[in-house]
Amino acid sequence: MSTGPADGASPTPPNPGAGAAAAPPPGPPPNPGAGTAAAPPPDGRSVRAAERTVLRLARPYLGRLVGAGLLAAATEFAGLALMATATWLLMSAAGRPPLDRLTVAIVAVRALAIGRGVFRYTERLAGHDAVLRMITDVRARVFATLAGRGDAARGRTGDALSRLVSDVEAVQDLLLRVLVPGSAAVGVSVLAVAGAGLVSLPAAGVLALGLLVAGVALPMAATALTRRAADEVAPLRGALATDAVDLTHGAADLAAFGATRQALAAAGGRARRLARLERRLAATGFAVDAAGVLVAGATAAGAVAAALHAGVGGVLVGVLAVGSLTAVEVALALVGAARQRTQLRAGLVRVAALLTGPETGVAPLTGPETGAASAAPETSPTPVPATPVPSAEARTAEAIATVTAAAPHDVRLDEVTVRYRVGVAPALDRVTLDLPAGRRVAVVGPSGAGKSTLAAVLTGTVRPEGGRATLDGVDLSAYPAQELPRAVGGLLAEAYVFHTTVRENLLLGRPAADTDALTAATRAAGLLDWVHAQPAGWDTVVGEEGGQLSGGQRQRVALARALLAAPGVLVLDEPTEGLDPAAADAVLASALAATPAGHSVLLISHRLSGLAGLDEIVVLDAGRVVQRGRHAELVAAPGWYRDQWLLQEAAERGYLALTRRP
Ligand SMILES: Nc1ncnc2c1ncn2[C@@H]1O[C@H](COP(=O)(O)OP(=O)(O)OP(=O)(O)O)[C@@H](O)[C@H]1O
Repeated sequence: MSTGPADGASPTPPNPGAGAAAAPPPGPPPNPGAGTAAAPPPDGRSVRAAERTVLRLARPYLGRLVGAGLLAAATEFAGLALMATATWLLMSAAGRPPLDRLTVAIVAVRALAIGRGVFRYTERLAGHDAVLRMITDVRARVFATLAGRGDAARGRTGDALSRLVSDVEAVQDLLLRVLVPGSAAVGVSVLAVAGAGLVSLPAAGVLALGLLVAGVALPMAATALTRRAADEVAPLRGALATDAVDLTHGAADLAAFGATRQALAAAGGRARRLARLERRLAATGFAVDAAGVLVAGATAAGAVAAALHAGVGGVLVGVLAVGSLTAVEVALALVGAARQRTQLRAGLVRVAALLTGPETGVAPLTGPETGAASAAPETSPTPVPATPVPSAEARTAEAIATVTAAAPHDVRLDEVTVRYRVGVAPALDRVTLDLPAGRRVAVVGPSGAGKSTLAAVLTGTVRPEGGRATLDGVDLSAYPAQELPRAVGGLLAEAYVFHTTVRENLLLGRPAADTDALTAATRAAGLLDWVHAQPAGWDTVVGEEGGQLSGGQRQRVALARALLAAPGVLVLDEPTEGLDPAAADAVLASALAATPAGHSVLLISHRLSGLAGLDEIVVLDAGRVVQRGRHAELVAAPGWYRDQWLLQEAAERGYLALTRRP
């Protein structure tokens, strides 16, 4: 079904008018991936509730975690004591005292240096052992919850995987990078002030003040300065990832609706916003780090001044200076812990929501849940009446026509030949087709016959190597790429559904459409009752590549979008693919009825049912027109059409098995 240009071998590249001065784009793009699926930033209450939920799970491992915290404190304290003792040793040694006065300090320095390494190693061992055990529990619970909800089955594997991996890692980081080092910093700060107090109370007061600034004021400032930006960064990153998928996988659809430039501009805007936020976060981080260094220096200087003022002797003043510097550095770990906590907020809330369920008051899961209807496979005729009521059809066509600026057009293919690669048989071989305003033509034929290639010629995606394709008598290749989609377009092969809301997916077809027009097009595609049944209605997010929809629902969204776009020449490439026979007939009938009078239709279909009312049916085989005429004529004449018609009729009535009996 691929109809893009052949890999570099197409003799005539598509979109020749792309560089020409283009008309202003028809309107804003639907902003695919603009973060519509992202949860609002978590508030303080929900984060604290999430932390409590997660910490409750840590209870069985409390002993190990407290042990890890004590070992972390011992590591930091050993470092502090090592610096203080080494300073005392160096300064005392300068006075050349007898060696035995230094022996204890020398041994202490060695013991502390070795002890610090041992403490650090055992702390990491104990901390990771406890946390990894706990994380195994958390993952098992999260997995059980996700499996129970059937997210993977609903095509939400990416989201499920992210919860299972990165969000659960937020729990791990909360313990290992926030709580353990944070509690160690608090413990060491208390011990440092107590130690300084033994030397000089005023110096201890200065140190306590410095530690409060480093361990409380700076972390609070860092949190306040970065929280808003950090909350915005995560959803923006997600939206950009979605942009990348939508812009690549949905490129053909964006081009078909003339929305490429706007979609690129929207994604570029998000990328620039993310870069600005990240620069701001980095600059704030550097400023807070610099403030920390200043606080450390000022605290040491203040402690020295206070000690000298209190008459403390030279060596102890040196010990106080170095000890204060080291203690403030340890307390500055709380700044890192605060930053880390800010970044973990969203992940923690998401995990807690899974662990506790909605009744806990924890913020809801990312993205609205579509109900069972969204997961249900497309099996039965949807709410479209099997026999459409004429007045409703007329109203639908009218509602679509009221927002339709596209004028009727005459399209003609004259002996058109398309060859994707030099030396291979042509995909279209001297095909002639007349599609004046208001005419409705179906193109049928076996797989690979060239049906989608014909549509691609009409939409200007593929240029013929021979013959002429004209729109109102003007060569199609003369049309600027931005203008052609308003005249010729619709539902192309393998239409892409963007990771955004139903409304925005539809507005890609016609950005200015009002709710009446959306309703009319959606009703004609047989999706209106489903939309109304969703808690979020038009704002229901359809998931990555429409993964939260069934195949049939995806097709209906794409069809509704094409009907809403209502170009003068509507191309519908397999509009009922993925629908069961009854639903396919109903949807085709209502879609054709919803096409404004005067607009022509080129319908590509494998199904031959529902074509009786069309003005002409063209049968293609191996790129050539082998039959053409109305349904009744083709059914009466021997050939591919009649054979296929009988086969499909029999199969759909369930008689296929009988016909094969000898
Ligand atoms: N981009 C492409 N590059 C090279 N060959 C292509 C390309 N697209 C289609 N073809 C070839 O052109 C021929 C016609 O393909 P096309 O997709 O138009 O057939 P189709 O009738 O729409 O088939 P189907 O019903 O299976 O979708 C096929 O032989 C196909 O392999």
